[in-house]
Amino acid sequence: MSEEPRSKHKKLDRKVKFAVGKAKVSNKGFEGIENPTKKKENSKYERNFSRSDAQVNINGENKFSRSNSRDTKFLRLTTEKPGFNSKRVYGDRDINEEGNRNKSFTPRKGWKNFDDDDRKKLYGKKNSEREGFGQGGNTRRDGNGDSKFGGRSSLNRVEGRFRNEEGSDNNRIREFRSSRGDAGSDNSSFDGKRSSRRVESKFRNDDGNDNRFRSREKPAFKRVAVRGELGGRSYPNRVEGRFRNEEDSDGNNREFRSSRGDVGSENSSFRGKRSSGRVESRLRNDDVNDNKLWSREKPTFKRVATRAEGGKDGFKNKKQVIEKYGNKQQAEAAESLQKAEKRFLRYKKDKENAAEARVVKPKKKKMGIHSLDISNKRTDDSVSADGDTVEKKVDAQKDVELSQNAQFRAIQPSPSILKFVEDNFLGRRRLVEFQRAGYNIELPAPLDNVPFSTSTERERIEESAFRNKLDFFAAAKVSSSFPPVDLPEIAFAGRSNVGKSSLLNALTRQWGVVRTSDKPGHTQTINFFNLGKKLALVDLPGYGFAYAKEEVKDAWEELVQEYVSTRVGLKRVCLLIDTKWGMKPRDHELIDLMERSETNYQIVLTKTDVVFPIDVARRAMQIENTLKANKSLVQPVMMVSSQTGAGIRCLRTVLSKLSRLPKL
Ligand SMILES: Nc1nc2c(ncn2[C@@H]2O[C@H](COP(=O)(O)OP(=O)(O)OP(=O)(O)O)[C@@H](O)[C@H]2O)c(=O)[nH]1
Ligand SMILES: [Mg+2]
Repeated sequence: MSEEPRSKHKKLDRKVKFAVGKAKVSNKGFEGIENPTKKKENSKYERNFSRSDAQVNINGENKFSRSNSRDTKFLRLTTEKPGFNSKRVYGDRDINEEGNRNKSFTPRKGWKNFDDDDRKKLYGKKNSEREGFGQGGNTRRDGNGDSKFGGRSSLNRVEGRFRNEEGSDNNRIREFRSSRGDAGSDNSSFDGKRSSRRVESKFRNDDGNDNRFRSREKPAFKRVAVRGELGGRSYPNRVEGRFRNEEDSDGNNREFRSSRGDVGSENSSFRGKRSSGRVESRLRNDDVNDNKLWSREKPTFKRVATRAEGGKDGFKNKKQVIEKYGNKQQAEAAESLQKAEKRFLRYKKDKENAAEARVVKPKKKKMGIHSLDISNKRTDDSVSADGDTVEKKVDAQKDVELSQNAQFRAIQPSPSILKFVEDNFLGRRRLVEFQRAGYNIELPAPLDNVPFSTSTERERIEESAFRNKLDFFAAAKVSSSFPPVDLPEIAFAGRSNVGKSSLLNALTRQWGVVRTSDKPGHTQTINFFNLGKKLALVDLPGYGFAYAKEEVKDAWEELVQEYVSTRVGLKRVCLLIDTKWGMKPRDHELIDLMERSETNYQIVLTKTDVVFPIDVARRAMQIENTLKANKSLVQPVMMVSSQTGAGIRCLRTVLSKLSRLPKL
């Protein structure tokens, strides 16, 4: 490494690199340039990027030339050869003796300046003398025609020109550089191209003399085709398409390179190709002179057959598939059939295996005793220790459940209970039974009526207390907000969703006064209702399972317990039990509390309509047996259904005895 500072070296390098001439370097370092030459004026770089200068050199190095002279554009066109890599320069248009342009478009090797004399030959005038011209290259050029393409924009450029020549409307020259998403011409040609490198499209249509259309995009304006134009695929290299109309016929002489999936022309030619390298297809159809169709593929092009074409089946081309299957649909159908057959075989095999597995019992783990193990364990060789214990646990649980059910079924209800159940049509019954018994099944809770009543309406409630209007007068969340004791109170307690609120409505036949819900935990406060001046009915929040937080549920339970154990005016607590489920530990807790506080309570079985009549009787018998030693329990166990109205009248009769006696 040298001792020179690094920065100095850098400076030196730059100087030597960019100075034109011979660098003078001595031991001291850089000392200047010998015979410095002047920078060439009008260098190649400058010339090629000159916007005003349309000159292009012979070697076709004018790739980036952006001349603003529209005349030169028409006459000299740089484009790519079909081979894509080399450049080709088209020469001037031939001018015939009459001063008109020839139809043909001859590429020339040489280059000729198109000067004012040529213009005069072509148009009869110099540019400066012509109307609408010579006002600067980048001005809007839409002043002349009917269609306007909106001049230029910097990035995506749309340029259109209509030029009337020789007084004829049809003879016009167009240059259209289309931006993304627009269609190139009126001829319904899909001219969109898409390429990661470069997009180029040309349209040339010589009708007679000079109806031409060319579209060209330079690298600066990468045109990306919309999906609708080219099937929305991108290709790593490039897609190129050309329409070229020569001769007199429309839509002939076409060259079209399309990407996969698009339709080439009105001639319904479809030559989509797919390749990782490049996509190329051409259709050329000259009606008059030469009707040629050719396609060319580069060696890199490797076409992969699609599934439907039989690529997976090993067919080399579509022809082979069609030979075998007739057509594409048949090929697809055959493939799917094959798949279905395979699936079916697999399914059959699985089924057989499953059947075998069922027959052959799983091998049981054998446990041996270690020779040094002195513990006095008994091991069962046939059953694993873990599995054994689990199985035994499950069995034990089942035994308990079974025994509970068996015990329940073994209950023999007393004749009085059975008679009560039968007389009140308790339990699940068919409507026809109610009809036969003389009840009007069109009424809600039909059993809460007098049988064989001649009135179309319901008979009035026998107990006067329950004929009063049910009025809500207080709700308490805490014990301090309990209303003063004024009337004898009957409270309805029980688990959530057991049917407390429904029973209040059913007893008073005032459906809708107390709100009910099928969602457990609906009633959340102690609600006080009075029935005239005779009785107060209290709806308590349920305990046990409810859609509420644990702490909230605990608070309700505490409130209920406080009310039940401390309320002075409380004459009776109707403890509601779901007939289907029977008594639960929480119910026993409350019973114990009421026993301790000497609160009178009566068991009321609810929802009797969901179980068989015999089970209603069994449940009543079971509860009577369980609680027969309890002192505060009021007999008998009541059985009701708010839905059918069964047992409601009896309950009314029982409860009405608690109402305040009329003052003498
Ligand atoms: N089949 C049938 N369903 C009933 C009966 N009584 C009440 N239900 C239904 O049981 C559900 C609960 O009724 P509620 O009266 O709201 O029960 P609750 O005890 O007040 O419930 P909480 O207020 O949450 O404690 C409702 O969907 C009622 O329709 C009955 O006798 N038979
Ligand atoms: Mg309720």
